[in-house]
Amino acid sequence: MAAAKPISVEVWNPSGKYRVVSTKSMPGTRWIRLLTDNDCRLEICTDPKTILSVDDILALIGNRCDGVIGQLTEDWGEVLFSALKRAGGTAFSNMAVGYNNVDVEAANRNGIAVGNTPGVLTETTAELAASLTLAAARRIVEADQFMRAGLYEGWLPHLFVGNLLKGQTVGVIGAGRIGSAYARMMIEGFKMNLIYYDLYQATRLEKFVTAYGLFLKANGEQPVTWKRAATMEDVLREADVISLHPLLDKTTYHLINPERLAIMKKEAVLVNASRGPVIDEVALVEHLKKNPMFRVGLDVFEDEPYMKPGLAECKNAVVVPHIASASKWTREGMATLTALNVLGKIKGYPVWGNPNQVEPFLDENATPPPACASIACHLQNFRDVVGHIQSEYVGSDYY
Ligand SMILES: NC(=O)C1=CN([C@@H]2O[C@H](COP(=O)(O)OP(=O)(O)OC[C@H]3O[C@@H](n4cnc5c(N)ncnc54)[C@H](O)[C@@H]3O)[C@@H](O)[C@H]2O)C=CC1
Ligand SMILES: O=C(O)C(=O)CO
Repeated sequence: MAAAKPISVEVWNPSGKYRVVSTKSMPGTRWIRLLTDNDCRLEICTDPKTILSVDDILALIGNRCDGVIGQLTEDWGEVLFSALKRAGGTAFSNMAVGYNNVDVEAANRNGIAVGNTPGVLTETTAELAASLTLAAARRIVEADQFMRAGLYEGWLPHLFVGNLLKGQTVGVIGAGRIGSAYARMMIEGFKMNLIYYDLYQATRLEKFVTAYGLFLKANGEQPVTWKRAATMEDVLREADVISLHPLLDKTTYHLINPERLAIMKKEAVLVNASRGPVIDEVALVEHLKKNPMFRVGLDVFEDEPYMKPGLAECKNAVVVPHIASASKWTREGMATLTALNVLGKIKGYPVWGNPNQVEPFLDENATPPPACASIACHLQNFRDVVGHIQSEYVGSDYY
């Protein structure tokens, strides 16, 4: 095999015993300090390419590498995991909670633990989903463009009329950490009723809505209500706003398809801050064109970084470039968790007991616990990755 082309890196602590590679520079400096203070030589790729190819990453892994911090845009499969194994590596961490870009079986075959970053991005991502909901419902982007184009001539009764959220029904598909946080924001913030669909019962979320409903009633206001739907179709039929928060796997690929779009309300708002392929984007573009009152807010796209033809021209779509987890605190925390996942595995630390409670790892003023913060897949502790890794925490009672 031809030697892989060299790729530029920035080196920290050159004499460190363990070689850790990060395929990207990440926000903050704590993650760098945690690695270098623990005898790691850290190499951060400085190649300006946005998405590294498998060959680029092979060059970074080289002949000796203990662990890699990678990105959700990279294709982590047999080629990379076997190369990492040959280089003496045991640890990989995705800088993301979702790891549909990772072939966990290949990682497992090669004895590589796979880490991810749950919890630290829950509220940040839910807040962006809420922002997209408001932007779509109240036509913020269209109105902004109208202003900037100098078209505003004065207040008019029909100008940019949108949807009121109060008293309407919010539908959540995938009521896990982020879905539940989003639901609470919409219920508490806008007094919406909830209908949700998940494989598991979101008991805590249900209790929250019940208690909030009682509070409203006691104060002479209309109480909010909740319903766990038996089918996804029930959510699509009943909800005025629908936000998608499942992981991407075979069961959620093209979960929103032409048949399901057809049963949604003509004036519904659909939000996706999960993964692009959860929606059949070609079908969505058709639906948006035929139904101008139907609006979407999208953070993710089927063929990122591209949009399907026609989407950019749809005025009833608000589109942002996969920024749902992009708050400073969250991105720095994600960097910390990925570094601690890799470091923990290199040091032989046990897996942290609860990947939904990662706060002890994020305290800047304390030494992190001697544990791998969140290991999604591990040879000796292969949790049910396909059927959902955090199966000990089912019931979606994260939030
Ligand atoms: N746009 C962005 O920047 C971000 C996107 N994400 C995406 O959001 C996803 C969810 O993250 P978390 O809430 O932390 O994960 P989570 O694991 O807490 O929640 C996922 C939920 O989806 C449910 N689910 C799985 N299959 C389903 C199905 N077929 N139908 C209905 N529900 C199903 C699960 O039971 C679980 O409750 C991630 O996997 C990731 O892909 C996460 C963070 C940021
Ligand atoms: O964490 C994830 O899954 C993302 O999409 C980026 O935050």
